[in-house]
Amino acid sequence: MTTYFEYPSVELQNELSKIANAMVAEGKGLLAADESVSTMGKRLQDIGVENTEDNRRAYRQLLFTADEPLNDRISGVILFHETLYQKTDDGVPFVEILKNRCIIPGIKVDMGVVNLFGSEGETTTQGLDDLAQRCAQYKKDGCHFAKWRSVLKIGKNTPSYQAILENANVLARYASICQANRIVPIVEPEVLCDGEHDLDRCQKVTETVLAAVYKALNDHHVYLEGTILKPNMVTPGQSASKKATADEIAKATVTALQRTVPPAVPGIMFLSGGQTEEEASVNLNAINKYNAKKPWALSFSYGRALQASVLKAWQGKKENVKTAQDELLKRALANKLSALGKYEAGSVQTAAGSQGLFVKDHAY
Ligand SMILES: O=C(COP(=O)(O)O)[C@@H](O)[C@H](O)[C@H](O)COP(=O)(O)O
Repeated sequence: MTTYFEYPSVELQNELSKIANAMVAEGKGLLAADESVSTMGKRLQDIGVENTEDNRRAYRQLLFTADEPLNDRISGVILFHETLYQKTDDGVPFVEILKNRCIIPGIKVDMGVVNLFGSEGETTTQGLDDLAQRCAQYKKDGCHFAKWRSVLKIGKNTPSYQAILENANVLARYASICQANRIVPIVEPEVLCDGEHDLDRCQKVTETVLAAVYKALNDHHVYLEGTILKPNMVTPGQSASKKATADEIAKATVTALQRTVPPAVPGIMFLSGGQTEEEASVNLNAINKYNAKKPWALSFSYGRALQASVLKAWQGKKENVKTAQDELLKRALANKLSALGKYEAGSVQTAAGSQGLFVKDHAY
């Protein structure tokens, strides 16, 4: 095993860590608005809106032009390729709107999952082939961070060694390619919440997966100070007979992270993974309040848990845009407070606050 390698130049290190730290600025988190065309189609179908390019554009315009308090609650937005090149009704590129609000544009760069040969329905994530060229172009076009999601499933025999190793390695290759192109990688190994497993099993799987991810990142000489981790919270499976309290989730989550994530990582920004909007806020708050060593910022990078109420209020109608934007601002405020450990459960009421957002066997 060779131990000779080069660190990135000081200039590159500074650029990457500056971006990563801005993403986890105190009391701010990410809006994950990177739904691909088909996922967005499902969201729009739920509110009876046709999945056309212009409807997707109108919806993203609604999100990005919400009133001024958004700037203080959201540090960055994860975009989908199509959205990056879309414009407002007045012809202003979305990326300009975000930049002018000091909200950092980011981009989803993975190309979805495929089955692993011989596995029990496990997957790896594709998209490495032309990733360097795409990252170089995205950087020119205004994106400063990227997202890549790997998916791990808890079952009797899963996640397997094959899936853990493969996904850790693919995440590390992705992260190194992003950094070579001056883009901060969000490393997202999502342990799905499908299943009957208990809190303890989820904690053990999460620890094992994260340990493999950080070994692979080290093997690929990834500069940790210029990365963000986007993990699942440690929760019992959606079909578990015993539910867990927010305090139990906080303890299990922080313990798993303490055991596996180096302090060099500036921030951990959780996915919501099917939790209700309110659960995602309450659990993040409990994580931040949990009294233990926590050397990283702990914040949010929510998709469904920031958008369910917005979609419900919007219904595709122009006259509902303002109300829908207010829903986004309220949910972003709740999560801002949670990132600071100051959220009072139930103090923010939104249109779909307690609506279940879990999608069983969701095909990513
Ligand atoms: O990582 C994410 C977290 O979403 P979540 O909070 O779990 O709803 C999102 O960015 C999702 O990746 C995105 O909404 C899903 O889009 P697809 O990749 O499924 O199209």
